[in-house]
Amino acid sequence: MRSYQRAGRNVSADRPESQWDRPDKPADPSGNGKADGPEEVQCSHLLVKHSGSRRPSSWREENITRSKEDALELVKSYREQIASGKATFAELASKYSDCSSAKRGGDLGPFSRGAMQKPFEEAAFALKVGELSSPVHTDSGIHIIQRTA
Ligand SMILES: N=C(N)NCCC[C@H](NC(=O)[C@@H]1CCC/C1=C\[C@H](COP(=O)(O)O)NC(=O)[C@@H](N)Cc1ccccc1)C(N)=O
Repeated sequence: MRSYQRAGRNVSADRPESQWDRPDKPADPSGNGKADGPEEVQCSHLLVKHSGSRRPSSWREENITRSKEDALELVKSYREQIASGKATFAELASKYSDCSSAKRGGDLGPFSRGAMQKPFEEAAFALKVGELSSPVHTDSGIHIIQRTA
């Protein structure tokens, strides 16, 4: 078996040395597997639509006329109930969310970047697992987002 010297070590020709490229960025401490965040997240959301929503209608209400200000007050009160433990996210989302995901306690399933409207995506990918967002405004209305995975 032919062997040869390489950097002072004996390396046999039929067992090539493993290649190792020196990393060009620090290891990712958050455990998301990538230094620039996760590829995919799973979230639940509670959406409160208003008269300015791109589709002011939902399974709950045929014609949504509440003002944006009223929608924000509702979202804040739901967030407070969840944060204080008075209600669970799924309980409130299934009762009050103006999105069809209400039927699944608000669960949207896993999604990667590019699927959701930008403000929603940015907020979702900034959350740690279990964290609750502040109110997020999109063309659909006002959301509270909880990252679940
Ligand atoms: N899993 C995906 N890729 N589904 C497509 C998402 C499209 C995306 N949607 C949004 O960004 C917002 C944030 C979350 C929900 C949502 C809006 C609306 C409600 O607003 P409206 O459109 O009446 O204005 N709900 C939806 O889309 C639902 N299919 C979400 C859903 C429901 C049940 C199961 C899975 C996902 C967009 N690019 O518009």
